[in-house]
Amino acid sequence: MSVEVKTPTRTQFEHTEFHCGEKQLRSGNSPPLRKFSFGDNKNQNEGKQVRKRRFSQFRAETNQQHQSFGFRRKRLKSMPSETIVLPTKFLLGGNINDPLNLNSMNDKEIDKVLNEKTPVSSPLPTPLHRQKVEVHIPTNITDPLNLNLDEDWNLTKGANRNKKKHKHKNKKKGDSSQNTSTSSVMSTSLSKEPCSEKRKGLLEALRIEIDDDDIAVPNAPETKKTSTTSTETSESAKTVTVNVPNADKIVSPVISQISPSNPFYRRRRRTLSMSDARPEPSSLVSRSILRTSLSPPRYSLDQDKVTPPKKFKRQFSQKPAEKTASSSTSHKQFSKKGKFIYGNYNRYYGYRNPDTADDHRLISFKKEWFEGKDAIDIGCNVGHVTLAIAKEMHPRKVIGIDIDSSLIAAARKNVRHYISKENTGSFPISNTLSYGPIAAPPVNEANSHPKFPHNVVFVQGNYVPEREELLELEKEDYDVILALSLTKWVHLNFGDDGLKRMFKRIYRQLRPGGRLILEPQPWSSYKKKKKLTPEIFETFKSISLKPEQFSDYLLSKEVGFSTCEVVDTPFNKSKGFRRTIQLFTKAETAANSPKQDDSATITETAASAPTPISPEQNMEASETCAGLENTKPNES
Ligand SMILES: C[S@@+](CC[C@H](N)C(=O)[O-])C[C@H]1O[C@@H](n2cnc3c(N)ncnc32)[C@H](O)[C@@H]1O
Repeated sequence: MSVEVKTPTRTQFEHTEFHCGEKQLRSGNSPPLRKFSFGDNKNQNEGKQVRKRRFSQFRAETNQQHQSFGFRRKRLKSMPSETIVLPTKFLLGGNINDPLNLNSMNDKEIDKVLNEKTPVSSPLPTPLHRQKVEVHIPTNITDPLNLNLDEDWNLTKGANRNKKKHKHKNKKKGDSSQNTSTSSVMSTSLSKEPCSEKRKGLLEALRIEIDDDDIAVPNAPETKKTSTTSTETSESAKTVTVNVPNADKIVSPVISQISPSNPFYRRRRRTLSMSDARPEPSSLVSRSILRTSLSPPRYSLDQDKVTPPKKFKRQFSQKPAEKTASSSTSHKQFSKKGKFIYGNYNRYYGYRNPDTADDHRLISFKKEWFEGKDAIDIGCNVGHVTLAIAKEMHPRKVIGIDIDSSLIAAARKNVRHYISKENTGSFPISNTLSYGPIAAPPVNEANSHPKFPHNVVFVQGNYVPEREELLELEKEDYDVILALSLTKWVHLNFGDDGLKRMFKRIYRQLRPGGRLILEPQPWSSYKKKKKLTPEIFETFKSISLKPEQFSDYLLSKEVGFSTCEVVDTPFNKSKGFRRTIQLFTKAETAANSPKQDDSATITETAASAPTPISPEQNMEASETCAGLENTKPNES
């Protein structure tokens, strides 16, 4: 093999020609060549090793000035310079001049002949669906990523808005310009608008996103046609047709892209366009973050220390229609939505007793009130107090009842945790960690004195009877009834009547000598919750039986308790939770029918109550019970 090279200007080659045996590649105006063979070194560095230089055919053909040929390849010592075997067989109809048969693409006929038979080694035939290749031409060839779109959009949308109606009126059949709405026509010519206009333009573009007119695009075939970009060339100006919503997808990723065909979302978008009109992208982002932060916290079981955020209250008060009187199903739904209109906070103990599992109210309770007795804890929430009583006070049975089913579910889980704790000796802790707490066994009715945790059960229900007549059905089932931080919620939701029915039910469910442990919230704390919902506000306004009157009412003929005493005002870190606990006692000989004679009952009470008090003391106690407004309330 020999190589002909024009004598280079000193160290550079101007032109090179390869003699590849069969064909000589040479540019038309090549200068005279000087021929020499490998082994000759006319270039430079005489006496040094012979070097082979290689140039691409392309470069040789374009007669390019190769100035950077400083690199050199090492000669392969073992390679003989004279024998290079060239390929003779080519696939796909190629030959030595056109190994890949690219020329066949120029001529259909040749292509047909050459590719009549698919060679075994050829790639699989192109699948039918892939044979048509859609070429998307960028809207603006000088700005394919639409970075300068503010200027364009501003122009386009500004013009479109004014022209739109006019265009529709003049719509003619067969007019090609009508294949696209005016809003989708955009001039490619970049305007030289002042910088302040840029922002305006971007805002305008964003407005398109939430505008109904633009969403109502799906006039199927025509829109489809515009969805792939097409170019229309006219004599005077070049216009590019763009489907607007598609373009918006790129512009404002913050706004979710919702199917325009769904009327619900169309409505939603309309709302957006009214309220969030022309937001800046940055404000959109922050707003979306805000929305995320407003979403309710995840449900937690027990020891969470987070106060329910106040912003929820505002959310809740937006949907008063959901509240219905006393159907437990509807209550269930209400609380499910995370609304705390019943004081059904799922993190109640987290903020009532932060940093501690101790509830100081328990210290005020006497073991003898519960030991071997049947008790019910109304509004038990997730069951902390109920479980503590069940464990520490050794009742025969204690029932926790709450209107909120999710709280009851949590309370039940808490029982299991107690069981797990109890059984850590017999079961490895890893069992609980891996599989959760073991299931709570049912309360064994046959066993008259089951031990904790078999003595506690949780049920979901609204304790407030729907009607007065239902009270007749009540039986004396309990020795102790707890109503802790409950009265306000019953009062605000069911009014004076509901609260009175609850008091009467409590009395009727107590056995003679039975006790009501009451922790009412003072009136001032009602005021903080009065606007939780419009219904609550209405009920609040109608309340005439104030908390300081509860004891009088409970001791009155209408209910029938014989005694009332202030037990304690347990300490709490938060002053608002320092509430007075009262103890009401049902006379030993009392029947469920209302009292007939006050004085007789007082005497009976004085004789038979576990902590006997004289009629005078009883009156004192009543007065003390009544003077509750002095305590400073808070929270729930
Ligand atoms: C503020 S929390 C008090 C929790 C618990 N008694 C304590 O003091 O630790 C009030 C509880 O009463 C429940 N509740 C409100 N109205 C109720 C009703 N009508 N029947 C049963 N539970 C009710 C709520 O779901 C909530 O768990």
